[in-house]
Parts: sequence; structure tokens; C-alpha cells
Amino acid sequence: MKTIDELLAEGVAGKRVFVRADLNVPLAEGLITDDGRIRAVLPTIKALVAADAKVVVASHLGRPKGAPDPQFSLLPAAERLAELLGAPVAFAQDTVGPAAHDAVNGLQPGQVAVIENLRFNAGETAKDDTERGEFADQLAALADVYVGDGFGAVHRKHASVFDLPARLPHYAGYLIATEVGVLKKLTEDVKRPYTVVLGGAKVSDKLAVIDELLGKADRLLIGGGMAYTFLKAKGYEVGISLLQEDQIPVVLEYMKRAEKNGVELVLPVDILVSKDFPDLKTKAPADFETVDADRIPADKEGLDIGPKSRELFASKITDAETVFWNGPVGVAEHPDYAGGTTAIAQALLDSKGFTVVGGGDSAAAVRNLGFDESKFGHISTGGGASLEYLEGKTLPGLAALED
Ligand SMILES: Nc1ncnc2c1ncn2[C@@H]1O[C@H](COP(=O)(O)OP(=O)(O)OP(=O)(O)O)[C@@H](O)[C@H]1O
Ligand SMILES: O=C(O)[C@H](O)COP(=O)(O)O
Repeated sequence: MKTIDELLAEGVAGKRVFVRADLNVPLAEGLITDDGRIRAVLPTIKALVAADAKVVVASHLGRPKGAPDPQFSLLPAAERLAELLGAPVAFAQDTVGPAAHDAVNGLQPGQVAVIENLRFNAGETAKDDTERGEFADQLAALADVYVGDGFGAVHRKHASVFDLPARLPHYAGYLIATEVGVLKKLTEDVKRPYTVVLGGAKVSDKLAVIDELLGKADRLLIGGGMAYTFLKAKGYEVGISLLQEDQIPVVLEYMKRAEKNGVELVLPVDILVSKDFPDLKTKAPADFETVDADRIPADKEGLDIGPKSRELFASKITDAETVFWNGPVGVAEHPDYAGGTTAIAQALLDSKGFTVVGGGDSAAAVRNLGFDESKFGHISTGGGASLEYLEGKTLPGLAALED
């Protein structure tokens, strides 16, 4: 894999460099609640600016359905990027149309433009190779060189991640190089006990990862939206909690295999439940109660792990030599449901081992809850991406950067 240092050594002045970043930041009413993913790509952008490249930054944001959708505009991210760079950033209101071409053609060496959300185009995420390829051709027309630095999206076989680098000279940016360097440590010679904590809301994406982790981790702690499919598989009522009903047979097989392999599979023993999902805008106090995990009322949903679970999970984290954590264990954006996630973050800090936090929302939760990110071994910008890397899968966005 060629790195950006090689590109800089070859000389990039006046060239149009396409930087595929992951600027998929959490937003509340159009305001960025955590800019960690933007800050993470700054070293690459700054180096290209200093080398007098014309820098074209592209990313997805959220999951729009292949057409423009104002709530997913990248404009707030472009504005924050300008603030962080301390320099103007041009913003194109389309991705490969006339506005994008105008913005790129208007760049002077050392200037930066951001093009609109890649997923406003169906070609970006298309399953069909030809459709994705056609969109990649349109993106390629905007640049001379490709730098892949959107680590959070390298597990996606998308046009800008997988097909575009095949069409341009391609290099890995500093963020990807750092992320891969750290995560590699967790795939080679991992120190034991090795605890993995899984939470979050992308349940169907992340359940599959457990398959591999059952052969690698010593302890698997399941919280967040993922826990309810396991509790349901145990025969418990889960009310209106997040549930992946079709995955129950898979989860039952995981539970059997964990026992056979001697992997401790730890589920919450108590849950904070409510009739309503909390209001994340007003953060108005929630109406919740704490119940044992086998006593979730049929009309309520689980929104955080309870105090007994926090203690149980912490005990499996603090004496581990290696800890990987992806996904808030509750709806941590709301103060009433942030207690579980706070307890997990604190347990990682109390652990004597090497700790890695992975994921956009997990990293945001850690920072927004007031933890000092420098105290963790590594905070990865990728949740799904880091999990799939740990699974040992070939990630399309990394494979595409190989020569
Ligand atoms: N019990 C729950 N019910 C509903 N949502 C939950 C629950 N627990 C956690 N969540 C939500 O999960 C979301 C984060 O999940 P997600 O899987 O996206 O994690 P992530 O760290 O961002 O990883 P990635 O980078 O892959 O997106 C948060 O918005 C949080 O509110
Ligand atoms: O948040 C993430 O994990 C990345 O930005 C990828 O987003 P996606 O899961 O919508 O592809």
C-alpha cells in the first residue's frame, strides 16, 4: 500500500487530489455534536494543502436513499472543516454535477473543496458493479489522484471506497495508516484475557462479527440494541426493544458455541426500560424504571443496561489485558440513559490492559461524557470497519489501496 508520504515525495503541487474521508459525524438539529471524525482527517488534508495540492474532499453522511435529502447535507461538516483548517473551504451543492466541477475548477493550489454527500447518488452504494463503476467514472473526472482516508467506511464496497481508487493513482492517508497499525496489534499476538464489548444500534451489521469473535475473544459482553435479540433467544420478553427476530437461530447457535469454546458470553442482567424513546433534542427527563432482564414489560423498550449489569460488565473489563469496545450500551445521547456507557468507559480507563474504542458514536459518547480521549489506548473512527478488520475480513477500501 503506497502512503501519502510517497505521494508527497513524488510531488503533488497543482494536482487535483480526491480525499475520500469519513465525515459521517453525529448531528442534532443540523449542529455537529462531535467533530472527531473531521479532526481525524486533518493531518492528511493539511499535508496536501501544504504541498499545494487542489484538495477535493468527499464523504457520505448518514444513510440517505440515493437522492438529495437536505437533512444529510455535508455542508455543516464543510463549515467545521473550514474552522478547523482556519481557511475557506468551497462547498459544492452537488456531487458530480456542474457545481462540483465549478468548485474543483475554481481551486487554486493549496485550496480545499468539499463536494456534497456521496450517497445522494444511487451509484455510490449500488450492488451492481456497472452502476457503481459509472458513478466512479464521474467521480474520477474530478481528480488526478486518490487518497483513501475514510477508515470508518473501508468495510463498504461503495463506488468512492472501492471502484474509484482503481481508476486513479491511489494512496493511503495518515488516518488509515494509523488505524491499521493499531488494529493489527489486536489481530496478531493479542494479550489475554481479551474482552470485547458490543453495543450500538446497527444490530444486523454487527451480529455477524460475533461469529469470528467466538474464536478470538475470551469474553464477549453484549449491551445496547444488540442485547435484546440474545435475551429474546433465551426466551425472555423484550417488549418493544430493538430486535432482530430473524437472527434468533443464529444467536442461539452463538450461545452454544460460546459454551463449547469456553468463551464467556455476558448479557445484561437488568435494564432501564420505558414506554417512549427519549427526546434527544430537548433531553427532557425520561420516564423509566429499572427491571431485571427477564422482566421487561411487553409495552416497554430497553434503553440502557442497569446498575447490576454495569458492575458485572466492569468486572469483566478491569482485569482484562486487552479490551475492544464498539457501540454505546444504551442511548447515551440522553443523560438518563448514559449511565451504562459511562460505566463501560470508566471500566476501560480502570483496566490495566490495552484499550481500544471503535465507532463514530462510541467515540462521540466517550468525548461528550467528559472522558479524556488521550487516556484510552486508541480511539478508532470506525465501528463496523474496525470490527470487520478484527474479524480478519478483506476490507474493500483497504484492498483497493493495495497495488
Ligand atoms: N438499547 C438501545 N436501543 C436503541 N438504540 C440504542 C440502544 N443502545 C444504544 N443505542 C444507539 O446506538 C447508536 C450507536 O450505534 P452504532 O452501531 O452506530 O455505533 P457506532 O459506535 O457509531 O459504530 P459505527 O461507527 O459502526 O456506526 C447510538 O445512537 C445509541 O443511541
Ligand atoms: O458510521 C460508520 O460506521 C461509517 O461512517 C459507515 O457508515 P454506514 O454504516 O452507514 O456505512
